[in-house]
Order: sequence, then C-alpha cells, then structure tokens
Amino acid sequence: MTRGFYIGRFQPFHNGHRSMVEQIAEDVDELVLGIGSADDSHTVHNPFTAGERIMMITKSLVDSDLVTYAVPIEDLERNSVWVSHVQSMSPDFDVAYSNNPLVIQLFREAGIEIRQSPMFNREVLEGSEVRERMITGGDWESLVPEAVVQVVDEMDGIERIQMVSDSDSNGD
Ligand SMILES: Nc1ncnc2c1ncn2[C@@H]1O[C@H](COP(=O)(O)OP(=O)(O)OP(=O)(O)O)[C@@H](O)[C@H]1O
Ligand SMILES: NC(=O)c1ccc[n+]([C@@H]2O[C@H](COP(=O)(O)O)[C@@H](O)[C@H]2O)c1
Repeated sequence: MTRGFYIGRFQPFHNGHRSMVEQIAEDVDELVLGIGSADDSHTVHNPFTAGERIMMITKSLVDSDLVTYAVPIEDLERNSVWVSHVQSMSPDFDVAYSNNPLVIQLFREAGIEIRQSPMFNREVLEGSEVRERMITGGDWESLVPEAVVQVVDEMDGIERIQMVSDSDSNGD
C-alpha cells in the first residue's frame, strides 16, 4: 500500500489540481492533500479558509477511487523545520508531490522522495487566474470542478473576494 502527500494552497482547488490528483492516483492507493497556508484567509492571495478548501477538495474528489484525506498545514516562520511540521500533522506518507521549487528542495533535503507532475493547461489553470476572473466577473466556473462552484456559491465567495480586493486597492 502506497500513500502520497500533495501539498498546495488550493485557492481555490481548480482543474489543474484535479488533473494532478488523477495523475498521482496512477502511483498510489491513498493520498493526503495538505492544505498549505491553512492559517491564512480573507486576502486576495488566500481568500478561502482551510475549512472551505477542505469542502472544495472533499466534494470534488467524492467520485474518485482514491482514498483521500485533507489536512490543514499552517505556515511556519522557519523553513528548516517545515517538513517535520508537515509530518507531525499528516498521516504517514511514502512519497510527496509538488511542482513548487522550495517545497521540492525542503523535502529532498529531508530525505523524502518528491515527484513532480507536468503542468496541465497552465495558461489558464492557475489559482491567480481563477481569482482574477472571480474579482473581475470573468468565467472562472469553467476552470474549476462543479463542486467548487457550489461551495463558492454557498459561502458567497465571490462577494468576499471582491470585497477584500476593494479593501486592498483602497489601501485598507
Ligand atoms: N495547471 C496545473 N498543472 C499541474 N500542477 C499544477 C497546476 N496548477 C498548480 N499546480 C501545482 O499544484 C500545487 C499547488 O498549487 P497552488 O495551490 O499554488 O496553485 P497555483 O495554481 O499554482 O496557484 P496560485 O496562482 O494561487 O499560486 C503546486 O505544486 C503547483 O505547481
Ligand atoms: N516555512 C513554511 O511555512 C513553508 C515552507 C514551504 C512551503 N510552505 C507552504 O506550502 C504550501 C505550498 O503550496 P503551493 O505550492 O501552492 O505554494 C504553501 O502554503 C506554502 O506557504 C510553507
């Protein structure tokens, strides 16, 4: 039995993340999704809480054959102990997945196997593009799983991100 660990901020969980999970599912039996920067929310960069991101991920993967766990991981001041912090919060895992250069380096230095995946349709499947469309009234719905549209609707997420974006541009 192999268990993987995939860390990301998932602000929000989009179709690129889902494709990466589908690719990882070819390697592992179980997958922990680490919700990074779990302590941050209500900003343009990180609009959604850890709990809201857990809902997005859980509902998006409900039909998957993979056993998945979503675990919030708060940020730390010290990169040098971050991998131990991750391990203390997560079920045990055999291999980690990320395309983030800092994350790759930290896991490698800790002696944990880390695998990358290809980038899927990265021209549009990027969190910052989804958030920009949410703020400007563009078509963000086509870039995320249907379950994420429902979660964002349920929590009035568009109103929130537009409000925090307005506060940012007013220098509040
Ligand atoms: N389209 C994609 N294809 C494959 N991997 C992706 C894609 N988008 C993001 N990832 C990877 O998923 C992990 C988590 O990504 P993250 O939550 O930061 O999303 P992002 O789209 O890069 O968002 P942001 O623009 O908010 O930084 C990272 O390792 C990232 O490289
Ligand atoms: N010192 C730390 O707290 C530390 C170090 C490396 C990555 N992280 C987090 O891991 C996550 C990586 O996810 P992304 O690939 O989506 O950026 C982010 O939430 C990032 O803040 C935190």
